[in-house]
Amino acid sequence: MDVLSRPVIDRTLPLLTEGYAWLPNRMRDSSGPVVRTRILGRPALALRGPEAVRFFYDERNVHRHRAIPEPVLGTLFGREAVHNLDGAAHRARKAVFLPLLAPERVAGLVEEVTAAWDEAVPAWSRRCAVVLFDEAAVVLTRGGHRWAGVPLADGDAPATARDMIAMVDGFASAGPRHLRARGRQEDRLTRLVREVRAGTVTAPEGSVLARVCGHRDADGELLDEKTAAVELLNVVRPAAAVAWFVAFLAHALHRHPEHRVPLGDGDAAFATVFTHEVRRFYPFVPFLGGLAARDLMWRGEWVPAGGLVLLDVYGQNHDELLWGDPYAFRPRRFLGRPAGRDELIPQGGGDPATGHRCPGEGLTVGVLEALAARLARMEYTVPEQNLTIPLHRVPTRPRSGLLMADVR
Ligand code: HEM
Repeated sequence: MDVLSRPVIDRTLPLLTEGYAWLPNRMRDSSGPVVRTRILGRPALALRGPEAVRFFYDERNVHRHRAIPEPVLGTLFGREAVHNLDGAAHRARKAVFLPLLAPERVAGLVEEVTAAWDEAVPAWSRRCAVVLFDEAAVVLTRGGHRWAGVPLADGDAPATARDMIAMVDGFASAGPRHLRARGRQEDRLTRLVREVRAGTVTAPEGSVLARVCGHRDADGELLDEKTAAVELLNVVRPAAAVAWFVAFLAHALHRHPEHRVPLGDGDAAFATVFTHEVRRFYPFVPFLGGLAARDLMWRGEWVPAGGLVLLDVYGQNHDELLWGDPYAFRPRRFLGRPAGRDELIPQGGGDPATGHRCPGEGLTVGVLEALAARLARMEYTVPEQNLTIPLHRVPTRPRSGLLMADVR
């Protein structure tokens, strides 16, 4: 019998109904931090823990090409995206991003996003109430575009933000709304790439736009217009997606108001650990997937070449062995005990320079630190609303989107 059709029961349905809890539930029933299962018609091996991270990010073990299911590739990343490449092709494409998203670029994005935030707040205070998630998406879309050098008329920011959010929101359940959003944004950015190359639009020197338009891939050729547009989108879309964490910041401040004081006082070390705890505690990426490059054995469990290998991101960020009392929100757990590279993995593990780990992690942390301080200083009330965060929905967020009233 073909190994890919061995009779292990397919678990795609429980995955869809249990969401973030699916792998942690299976891990609880297993003897070690490893589970053999079957999803999407393939055998799968799910792992977690720092050693598992190193195993997962070793290209001799796990490949990405053709690993991401079509609905996710089609709506979230784009078929031509860096996420879907391996080996030399991946390293050449990743070279576009690394200098653009490096530590010295963080301040520039923080400046643009906080400026967009400060411009937006007076309008929030003129309304009875605002949904923070929606407003943060507009702020991050404006700030992200300005920083990347991608033109965006002020009046177009709300509709563009809705498209950015729809692409991320549809990653597990792509439908026409999500596909139309991607189509619109890819068309807009494809036209922009054409205009920059034709010299009718000027890309600011050193900007993300200039670099992506001028980048040559492993074959020495310029990226075709569509691929360049997809990679531009792979910067401005995740910048908008930081809105999920902004809603979680406000949720954490509402549940634990004692953290307002150090944040509002500008305690930089506390802002960093608060941000880490928000990214650890709240659910965003459930797991990451790749394909076994050869027959693989991990902790006594086996998966054949071509089977799925899943890294249990949410489970690892809530692993009792790593964090102790993992379901308690305690930012100070990171004070004096910085998180190891392969321990805290809300944006992937390993080395972003050589593997697929998110190259935007430093930017995300920088923006969240700055916005956490602004939220802590802002005056607002949190009216009666549904603040539950359903774990079966991927990606999830507080049901109300975090309604804030009387903003000052
Ligand atoms: C909400 C905040 C963010 C989250 C949760 C997030 C999460 C992730 C994850 C899980 C990956 C894949 C890791 C892997 O496959 O091993 C990734 C990759 C990536 N992220 Fe982020 N990210 C965020 C923000 C950003 C930002 C702000 C940028 C850029 C401005 C960015 C750019 C990228 C790129 C280009 C990749 C592809 C890397 C590759 O395949 O080599 N991300 N991100």
